[in-house]
This record gives sequence, structure tokens and C-alpha cells, in this order.
Amino acid sequence: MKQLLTSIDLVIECRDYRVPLTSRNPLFEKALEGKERVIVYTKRDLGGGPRDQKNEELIRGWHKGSTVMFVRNGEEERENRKATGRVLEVLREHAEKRWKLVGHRVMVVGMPNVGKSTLLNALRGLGLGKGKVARTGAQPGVTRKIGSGVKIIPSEDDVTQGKGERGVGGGVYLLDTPGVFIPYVPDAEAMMKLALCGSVKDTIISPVVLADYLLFHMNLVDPKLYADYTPGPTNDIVELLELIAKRTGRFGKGGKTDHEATALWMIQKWRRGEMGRFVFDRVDEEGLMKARLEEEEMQPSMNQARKMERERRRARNIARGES
Ligand SMILES: Nc1nc2c(ncn2[C@@H]2O[C@H](COP(=O)(O)OP(=O)(O)OP(=O)(O)O)[C@@H](O)[C@H]2O)c(=O)[nH]1
Repeated sequence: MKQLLTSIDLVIECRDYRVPLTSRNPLFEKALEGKERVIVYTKRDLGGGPRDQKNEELIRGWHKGSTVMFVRNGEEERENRKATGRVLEVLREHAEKRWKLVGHRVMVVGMPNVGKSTLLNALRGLGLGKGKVARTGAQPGVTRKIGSGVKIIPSEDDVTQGKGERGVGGGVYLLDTPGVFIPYVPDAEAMMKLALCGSVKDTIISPVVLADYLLFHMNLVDPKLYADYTPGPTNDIVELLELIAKRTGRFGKGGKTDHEATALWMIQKWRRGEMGRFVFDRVDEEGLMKARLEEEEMQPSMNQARKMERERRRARNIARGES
């Protein structure tokens, strides 16, 4: 990774809009130290709410010094990619300032399922959209790769002169990192949030436990979010699952409610934005301060881990007779 990073001009770090604090990874900080970074909050469409504007201002303030952007790339947003267009412009400006004949390399990082590939595809669609770029010569365009990068903005050679299209130097290339970064899970609550957002496999935590945690949040936001299934608010997940099963016919053997399957159905419905759209993390000065303190507290253990790694390497080298 370190070696790869030396050839990278810019990093896009994706975080999930619904868990702005939980989807951060303090372990990235060391790995990405010294790299210019654009922080892109994905799935904005799934985190709607009246306090959003305020949340976004707080989050921008939190990342002082880095460019912070918020995008929505859900199915419904296919036709409206304004926010993604702004990300593309930031990448273009960055590449124009550092004009490179060999191409500008941007790496996308972030926890699993956060929307890295979707962002990459949306950027590629916008940057090389049909009818927008006339390619010349033997440049294959979209699928041309540098390393494992995909071109998202054409090079100057790719565009036909005088057509008003703008290429940049040798082009801008995006490197996706699927499955490279594991989520940072400091506690059980973070695990539940990440599992609900799809960054941790569904099989790790029981769907009923997850649905219970989801219900707890729905009750904080608005119990009407599940009003289609119950006559009134409830704190009892089993009661809610029974009522949902009755409405959706999710019965197992002997006509008994299949709680697991019903819970999974409820979670998936919420993931599609059909049972409320809200942010899990507490985004206010206090919440942000708490996250910062946690990171600082982590510092000694990270230093410890690095020291152990150095010692492990030294021991290995001695065993090999290299030192
Ligand atoms: N609603 C909504 N869904 C999104 C958005 N971005 C991505 N998704 C969905 O989230 C899921 C995961 O997206 P991917 O792009 O595959 O995520 P990834 O980070 O590349 O995942 P890994 O390859 O596992 O690292 C897909 O079902 C996408 O359609 C968004 O902004 N809004």
C-alpha cells in the first residue's frame, strides 16, 4: 500500500453519510499521512432530515484543511448527478494545477459497501459521458488503464480540438480499492451501525438484534416510520416482527413467524430508504469532540502496534541472518 501511495496524486476517502463518525477509520490516518485528500460522504439520499444542513456544516468544520463533499448516487439519482459532477470538477481542477503528461492518479478508499465503485462509475459516466468526449488516435478511452486505474477524465490527446471539450494532461485515472480496507470497529454499537449500513456481513450479527437496534433509532427519530405495521409505537422488536410477518406473510414451518427472515426483510427495506432516512451518529460539537478524543486515546495503542511490528521484522531479519 505504501508503495502504491507514492504514485498517487490524490486520495478520495469515502464515508457513509448515515454514520459520519463510525465510518471513519483512524487507522487510515497513518497510512494516508501527507496525502492530499477529498472526503466524500456517500449515500446522502439515505440520511435525509431537517438538521442536515447543520450536520454538513459541522462535518465540514471537522475536516478543516480537506475538501469535503456529499453525494447521492442511489438508483433514484441516476438522472441527477449534480453533486458527483462537483466531485469531478474538484478532480479536474486538482489535475489541471499539477498538469502531468503521464496522467493524474486518484485512489478511492473507504470501508466495504460505502459506495466506492458506484462513485467511480458515476464519475466515469460523467467524465467520459457519451457524446461528450471525442477520442482520437489509438486511445481506447474508458477502459484504458494505468496500473489498475480507470480513466474518468480524458487526456488532452483524447479530445477533438475546437469542440469545447476539456482534456487534462495525460488524463485522470481512478483506482478503486475493493475489499482492501476493513472497517474500524471500536465497540459493539459501532458494529451494529456498520452492519445495518452493510459494511459488515449480515451473518455476523443476528438480524433480530440488528432490527432491534434499528427500532430503537426509529423510535428516537419518529415511531411513525413503521406505522404501516403497528397501531402505535412499540419498543418490543418481537411484537413488531410478528405484526410485519402478519402483513407480509413471512411464516416458517407450522405457521410460526420466521423472526430472522422478517428482521432481514425489515433491515433491507430500511436500507432502500423505505422505512425512514436518518443519520445514526450524533453529529454535534460534543459528538465530534468525543470522536476526536477517542482517536487521541487510540494513539498509544497504535504506536505500540507499530513498535511491535518493527520488533517482529527485526526478529525475522535476524533469523534470516540479514542483520
Ligand atoms: N441510495 C444510495 N445507494 C448507494 C449510493 N452509493 C452506492 N450505493 C449502493 O450501495 C451498494 C454498495 O455500493 P458499491 O459501490 O458496490 O460499494 P463499494 O464501496 O465499492 O463496496 P466494496 O467493493 O465492497 O468495497 C450498492 O448497492 C450501491 O447501489 C448512494 O449514494 N445512495
